[in-house]
Amino acid sequence: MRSKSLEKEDGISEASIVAVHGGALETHTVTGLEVINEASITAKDQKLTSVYGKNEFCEDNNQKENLFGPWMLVKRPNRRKELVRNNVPNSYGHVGHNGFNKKHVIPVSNTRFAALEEEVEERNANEDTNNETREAEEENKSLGKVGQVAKGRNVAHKTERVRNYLGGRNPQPKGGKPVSSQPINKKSTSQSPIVEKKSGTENESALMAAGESAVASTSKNMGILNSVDTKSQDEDNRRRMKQFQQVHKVHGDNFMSRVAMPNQEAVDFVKQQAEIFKKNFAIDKPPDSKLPNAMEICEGESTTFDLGIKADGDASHMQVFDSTLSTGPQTKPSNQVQGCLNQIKHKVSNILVALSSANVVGKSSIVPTRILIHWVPPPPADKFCSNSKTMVAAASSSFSLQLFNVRRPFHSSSSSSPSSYPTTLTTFPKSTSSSIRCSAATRSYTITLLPGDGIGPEVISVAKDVLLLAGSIEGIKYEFQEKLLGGAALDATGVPLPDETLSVAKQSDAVLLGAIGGYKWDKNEKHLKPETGLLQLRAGLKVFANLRPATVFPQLVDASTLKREAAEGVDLMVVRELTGGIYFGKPRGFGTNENGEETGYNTEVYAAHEIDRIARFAFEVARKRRGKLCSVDKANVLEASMLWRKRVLALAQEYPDVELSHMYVDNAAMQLIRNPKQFDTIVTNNIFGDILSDEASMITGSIGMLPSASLGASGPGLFEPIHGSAPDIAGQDKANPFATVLSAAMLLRYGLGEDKAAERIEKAVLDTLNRGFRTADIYSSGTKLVGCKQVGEEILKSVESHVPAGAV
Ligand SMILES: NC(=O)c1ccc[n+]([C@@H]2O[C@H](COP(=O)([O-])OP(=O)(O)OC[C@H]3O[C@@H](n4cnc5c(N)ncnc54)[C@H](O)[C@@H]3O)[C@@H](O)[C@H]2O)c1
Ligand SMILES: CC(C)[C@H](C(=O)O)[C@@H](O)C(=O)O
Repeated sequence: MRSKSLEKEDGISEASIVAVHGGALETHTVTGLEVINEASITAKDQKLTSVYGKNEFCEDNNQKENLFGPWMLVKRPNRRKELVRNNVPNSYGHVGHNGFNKKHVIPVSNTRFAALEEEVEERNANEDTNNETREAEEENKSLGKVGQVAKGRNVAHKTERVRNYLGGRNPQPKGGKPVSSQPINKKSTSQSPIVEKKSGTENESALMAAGESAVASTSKNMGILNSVDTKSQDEDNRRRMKQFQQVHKVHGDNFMSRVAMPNQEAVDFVKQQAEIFKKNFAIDKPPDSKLPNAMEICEGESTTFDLGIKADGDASHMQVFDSTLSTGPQTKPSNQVQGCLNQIKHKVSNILVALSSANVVGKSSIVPTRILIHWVPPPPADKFCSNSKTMVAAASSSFSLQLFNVRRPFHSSSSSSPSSYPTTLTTFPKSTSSSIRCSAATRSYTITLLPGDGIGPEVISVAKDVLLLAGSIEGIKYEFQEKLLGGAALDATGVPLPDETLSVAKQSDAVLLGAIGGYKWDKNEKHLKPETGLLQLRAGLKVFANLRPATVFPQLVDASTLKREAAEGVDLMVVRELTGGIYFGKPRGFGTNENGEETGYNTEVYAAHEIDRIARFAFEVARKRRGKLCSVDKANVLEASMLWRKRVLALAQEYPDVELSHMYVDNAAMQLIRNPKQFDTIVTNNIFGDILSDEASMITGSIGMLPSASLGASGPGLFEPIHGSAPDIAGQDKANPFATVLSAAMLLRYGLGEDKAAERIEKAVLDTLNRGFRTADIYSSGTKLVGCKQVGEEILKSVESHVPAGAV
């Protein structure tokens, strides 16, 4: 619960701060750890021992202030002993504010439990002693004998041990300020030697003292992890403290004094964000349709976003405008951070939809909302436990999120300037606050993103968000590298495939491409066409096998141009040869014939090994599908096709379990429309595959539904929708992003072997379709017509909502 004093502290006097805990947001746990709720933890039969001292656990939830420290040992009958992590620190850097609402549970062995219990006992004893020391100090002070220990114990020694235990920080008595680690006979004006050394002004000193307090608090929270190697932990804490103070000093924001320990990743991220913000947004810029919001970035490990929320009085038209979360050219938060931000964004959307349906948001209003994100650094995993599950848990970090309703941008140059936002919302009906946890990624991949031209960037933006979210849930970390290809590259560099793009793509784990091409470059010479860049990329990556699945989703049967009975149940795979044939054959070019007439010519040529490798690939694919392979050629006319058929036939000996058939391409084109269900796997050359897959796409409802994966013998795969840059609809938010999102799923499945994340995305696509969301190309009556962005939003919601298996 936030109080008025916070309003003052935040310097946002006009804000009505309404964040409390509970409410519409829920803790989102992506660590895969069990989250237990309050009811289960407060059951009478439990024995709970606070790590941080006696009497700090309280079964009565109303006495939350008695709770302290995020880690507790929990012993319950018939269950493994557990180490329970309480929720993240609140915005004051304190812990336990959330009570026992949300916890993460780490099972611990009996031995570990016993060891921890011992540590707890020791800590309690130390804390007792420490309290006694303070009492003695107080007593002595009042007697005018500062520094003398009244009770004659080896207090200094014990205090030092506790101090070490808390990672070099001073023990912090519950609800009080940290006790100085200075010799108690030395008079001090400050609680912290570091503050004393660094502080310049009184104000700064106060800020740093507060910072010290926050850090001490955080150290204490992590104290259980610090006991193993106090020396290195001390150093680590000194480094962090210094970092904290630097950030703190630079910005002098007392807001910062209340946040937890900074983390380099978070610091870098917010600094980057601040730069982008400064560059792209005038702080006082009045809201307009494109940039309705201002945002504030606190440089440090706490980040604040001001979102402009435009509501049309109808939940379905609610939009969250957030410049922060969009992917500007320089916006490169770490992928983990980005993944969390995406989650936050969607949580926020949910709240707003809830508010809207509660009729709180008036018609056509823009409600600026402040989002405060605390990034809580992970505890040092190596100090913790060695089994991998626990490591993941220990390495998990947290975001806490709080929503504030504000009346004006936070950093307007004049704090007394009138609000530039029309605000219809003064109080939220329900409190809204939450924390979002993201697991520290366990697997990390480098992905080259090539948005390209036309609708390419629109669909890639959606797919990237989906990848991030599914990845963050499944413990996958990405490093995205966005590069130029096609027309965009031509404009910027004069070539359609810059060397840098190819070299970065080659070095990455997978490449995700939007689309290239457009009217602007149509008349360019061959080597300066966007399409040439794409072909060079495919050749450069040696991705000879192009998988193009055409599946009619039950939800889209009515969007198919074929009759229901023809379209329903179609599920075929085109395996297209991608780096040979007429696309690359030589000779090629323009010339003049014997009559002096202009000619253009190409060569359809395949070497035996090129046919063999794609045929093998296709046999393997067919084997994993329904065991039927149809080889499509033009062997009645073309020599290249004659060789094709011969080689495929020869290879069939190796695959007796696969039923092989051959079909001329003209017939295949017709059969695809007549009875597509006869096909399981089709293997064909480059040009026939291009044409047939476009044709097959219409059976599924739209070319906007077909993904593809291009794979080579080694190296990264290339994943792209089969559609082009659709210049006719580019920039209008009309593009269907499903094909690209499904390409991202193929990237995970075939490129990275991340089946779980892939499945999550595939199910999310189906779920989104089930919920009726359609772009114009697949719209049919009774469904909801939305744009590219909203489809993306809906897919994200589905990704997040853990669509259960078999639900779609
Ligand atoms: N892989 C690629 O990058 C690729 C593939 C095909 C075409 N192209 C290039 O794209 C440009 C346009 O080619 P085109 O018009 O022949 O083919 P196209 O696939 O771009 O468009 C064909 C039609 O389908 C629609 N369409 C395509 N994708 C859509 C989507 N995701 N959502 C909704 N509708 C969609 C378009 O609006 C258009 O009406 C050309 O320069 C071409 O060379 C690139
Ligand atoms: C744009 C063009 C080079 C490309 C192709 O012909 O392969 C496209 O049609 C595709 O299917 O990806």
